[in-house]
Amino acid sequence: MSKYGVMVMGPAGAGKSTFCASLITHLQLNRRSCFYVNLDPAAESFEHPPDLDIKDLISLEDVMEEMGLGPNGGLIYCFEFLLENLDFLTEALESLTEEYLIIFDMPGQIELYTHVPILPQLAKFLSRSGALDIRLCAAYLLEATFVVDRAKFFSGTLSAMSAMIMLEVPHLNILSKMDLVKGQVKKRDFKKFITPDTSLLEDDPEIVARRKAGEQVDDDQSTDPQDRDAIMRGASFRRLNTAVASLIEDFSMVSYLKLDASDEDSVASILSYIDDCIQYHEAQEPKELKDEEEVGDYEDE
Ligand SMILES: Nc1nc2c(ncn2[C@@H]2O[C@H](COP(=O)(O)OP(=O)(O)OP(=O)(O)O)[C@@H](O)[C@H]2O)c(=O)[nH]1
Ligand SMILES: [Mg+2]
Repeated sequence: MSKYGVMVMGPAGAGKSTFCASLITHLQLNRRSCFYVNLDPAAESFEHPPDLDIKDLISLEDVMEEMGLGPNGGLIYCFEFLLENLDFLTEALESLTEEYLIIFDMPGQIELYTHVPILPQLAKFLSRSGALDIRLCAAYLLEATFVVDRAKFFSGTLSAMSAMIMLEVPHLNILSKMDLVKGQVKKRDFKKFITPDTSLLEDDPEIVARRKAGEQVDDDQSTDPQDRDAIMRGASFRRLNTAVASLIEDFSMVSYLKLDASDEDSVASILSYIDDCIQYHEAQEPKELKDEEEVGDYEDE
C-alpha cells in the first residue's frame, strides 16, 4: 500500500507551521485524511495538535541542558538521535493507508538544508527504504518579502536549490506570506522573481537610483570587513551576487509558486501541486456516499 507525504521545509520563520495548519484545515474541510508529524523539537504551540511529535522521543531543551549544546548543535543531535531510532516513525506511520497525506513540519535551522547530510538520510528512509515507502515531496518555503532585497532573495534561492539537490525528492519552491508584498511590489515586477535569473540584478532599482544620484557604484567603498554596510554597497559584493545568480540561472531548477496561508484558494492551489507531484489521486479508490448522505441528496432535489 502506497503512502503519501510532504515535508514542509525552509528557513526560520518562513511560515512552515502556519502553512501546515492551513493545509490541515483545508484537508479537513474537504474530508481528506491527514497525519501531522512535528519534527521540530523546539516547537511549542500548534494550531492543530500533532499526531506524532518528535518531542515525545527527544526534547531540545533536555539535549541542550544535558549535553551542554547550543540550539543549533542541539537540533543536529536531536536529528541524529531520530536517525538512530527510526522505529519511532515506522511504528506510527506504517499502518496509515493511501488516503492519508502525511505532513512533516520541519525545523527552520538552515544548516539542515544546506550542508549536513541528515535530511537526505531521513528523506531516503521515508521514501526509499522499503520500511515505509512514502511517495514524498518537499515544499520549501521562502518569505516573499525577501524580493525587496536582491542579495537576500538570491541567498534564499541558493539554499532552496541546495535543499533540492541534496534531498533528491520531487520539490516545490514556494514564496510564502504573499499578503505582505501585495501592494508593495507591482504584479509585473513580481513575475521576474518566479523564475529567478541574473536580469534581476541588472535592473535592481536600488542600483539604478544610486547611479541616478551620481553615486559611484562600480568600485568598492571599503574593504574593511568590519564596515559591513560599505561592503554590501560595493562592487565586489555585487559581483558575488551576480556569480550566485548565474549559478542559479545555469542550473535552471528553481521556480516559485505563491502562497498566502490565510487564503484558502491559495492553499488549495499549493495542495494541487503537491498532489500532482506525488500522484496522490491516482491511488485513490472511488468513494461511495454513505446511505444517509444519498437519501439527503435526493430529498433536496
Ligand atoms: N502575513 C503573514 N504572516 C504569516 C504567514 N504565514 C506565517 N506568518 C507569520 O510568520 C511567523 C512565523 O510563522 P511560523 O509558521 O511559525 O513559521 P515557521 O517557518 O514554522 O517558523 P520556525 O518553525 O520557527 O522556523 C508567525 O508570526 C506567523 O503568524 C502569511 O502567510 N502571512
Ligand atoms: Mg515551525
